[in-house]
Amino acid sequence: MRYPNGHQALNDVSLQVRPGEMVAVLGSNGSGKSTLLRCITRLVAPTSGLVRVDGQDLAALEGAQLRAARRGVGVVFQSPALVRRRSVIANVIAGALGRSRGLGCQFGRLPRDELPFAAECLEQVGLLDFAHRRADTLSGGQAQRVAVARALCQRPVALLADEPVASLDPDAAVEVMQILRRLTDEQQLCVVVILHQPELGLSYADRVVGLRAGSVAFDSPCDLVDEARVRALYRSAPEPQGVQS
Ligand SMILES: Nc1ncnc2c1ncn2[C@@H]1O[C@H](COP(=O)(O)OP(=O)(O)OP(=O)(O)O)[C@@H](O)[C@H]1O
Repeated sequence: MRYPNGHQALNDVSLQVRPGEMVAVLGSNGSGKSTLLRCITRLVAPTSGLVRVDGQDLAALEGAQLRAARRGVGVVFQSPALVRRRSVIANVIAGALGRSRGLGCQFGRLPRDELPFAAECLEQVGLLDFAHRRADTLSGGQAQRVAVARALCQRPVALLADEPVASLDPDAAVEVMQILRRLTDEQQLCVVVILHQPELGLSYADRVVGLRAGSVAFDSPCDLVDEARVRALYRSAPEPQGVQS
């Protein structure tokens, strides 16, 4: 991925995430983590390469075809970005809007036939009892769980999370990571989570991918991860040599 100003943010990055697998992406500020996520979700168009989701190359699609394919990828950002004055359940149903074609939906009305599924998604994150609360009455951790439910309401095959726990206290962060882990296992989702806390990645993910200056420094199952290599991601010194990932 080369940005229009000429900056090459990703170089020769290749990774594969299988259904039921959670991959944590680690790397220092500016190493390219968010760019990778933006490429996978096609928020930016990669300048070369493939982004294959469920067999379809998102990098090659445009317009309506791209919008349809993108529905397969749910995204959670650091900020839950809920509509504060709306109910929790209304925020979750918003995740289903891409599937709904009615004229009303195009003008912001929510698809009521998605209500039962939205309630199921809310149950998945343990917040069904909060369905009718206004979104702005939630704690940061609860709001982030609602953002996960909204992404699930899209019925994605893959879930991408860009620093989903960066603004949360340690307990709330663990809760969100546990939910992501359970969804990975129970719904066989492909999950990619960008983290600034290596220990959370190592505790909950199956694999850790370390990015350094836009390239993959290592891609290793968590139980084989070399902690020196993880530490080296956050130093300006070159990668340690001769260490197996
Ligand atoms: N729109 C853009 N145009 C040009 N360069 C960009 C753009 N967005 C990001 N970059 C550059 O690409 C590199 C990677 O940025 P990116 O945001 O992907 O890093 P990151 O690993 O997510 O960082 P952080 O941990 O700080 O969020 C950085 O050098 C950044 O300045």
